[in-house]
Amino acid sequence: MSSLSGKVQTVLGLVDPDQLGRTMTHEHLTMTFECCYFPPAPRDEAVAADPFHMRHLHWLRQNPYSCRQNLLLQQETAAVRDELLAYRKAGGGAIVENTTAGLDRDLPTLRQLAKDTGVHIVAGAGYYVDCTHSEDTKRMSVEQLTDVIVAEVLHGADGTDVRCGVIGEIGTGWPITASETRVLRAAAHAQAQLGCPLIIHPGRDPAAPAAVLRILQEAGADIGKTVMSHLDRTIFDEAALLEFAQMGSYLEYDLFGTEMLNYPYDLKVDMPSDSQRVQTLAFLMKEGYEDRVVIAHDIHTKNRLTKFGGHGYSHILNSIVPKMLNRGVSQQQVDKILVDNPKRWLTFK
Ligand SMILES: CCC(=O)NCCS(=O)(=O)O
Repeated sequence: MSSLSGKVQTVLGLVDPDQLGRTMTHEHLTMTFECCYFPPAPRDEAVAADPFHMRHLHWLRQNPYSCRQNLLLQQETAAVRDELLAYRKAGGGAIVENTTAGLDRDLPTLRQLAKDTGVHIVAGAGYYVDCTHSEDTKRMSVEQLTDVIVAEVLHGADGTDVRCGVIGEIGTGWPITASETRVLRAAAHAQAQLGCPLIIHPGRDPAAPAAVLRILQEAGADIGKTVMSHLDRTIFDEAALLEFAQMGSYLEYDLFGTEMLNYPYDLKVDMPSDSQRVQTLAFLMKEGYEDRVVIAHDIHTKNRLTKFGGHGYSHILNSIVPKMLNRGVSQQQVDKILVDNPKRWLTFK
């Protein structure tokens, strides 16, 4: 048994799991999403170059990835600090900050935000998707990658002494690349050594989440201690969702607040509305998955902060929970989704 066993590791150190309270399991507080810039249509270039005006709010919500300034969340730490204070007032206790290597992870800022706001922040170890892997990362063996991830949890990451408390979000695309496969195997080996939580960003294909879990399973991961993110833009068919759910990971709906007509990374996808997300949660409750569901907003662009007319980190607590209760999800199930499931997942074995 390690010294981490039975504890949750935040950027300020180990805490008792009961201290977390309501927890968003997938957020970003400081990062850049430049890797996923999507050029605007020629007619929109002028708006994209100067987007932060009331008259452009609708365009920005519909085209968040087509504006370079909007992808630089790391420029908004003061606004994020205010939002975390509001999150605490709204009843929030903890946030899992999933920024991994490739997204400009900034652990000293996370530590300062935790000190300033009293929100428990759990940082992520490991690597994002292939296009962000450095040449060095692509050359590393599974064993070398495992050593890096383990060190990020046990000793600190990016040359700091800030320790990560979760592996991920580990990024994968579709199809899964060779480099992503090595990182997945390393994440599985590190998880097996440490008994720690793991979280996955799957590629944009309904087959992607199961394909990732199969790679992890073969490499010895604990699927019951693994969160599959972004299911809201990945699996749409109810039967397919139930088949995936049987594999045993946590099921994460983490794009609450995102409503867009055309999802630029895959135009075949109809991004659900928040009402449809709540319907899916109610469906999973009815099917008996109340111990397996976790939720969040995955804020990763500026426009989703309240400073820019967005919904902020308190949207689920303020608006989605009442809607869940109104749609047949019980208070006990809400508490499982927001408190018990995150706590169980985040506690080291
Ligand atoms: C870094 C944040 C992230 O990966 N968010 C998911 C965006 S999407 O793949 O659902 O479009």
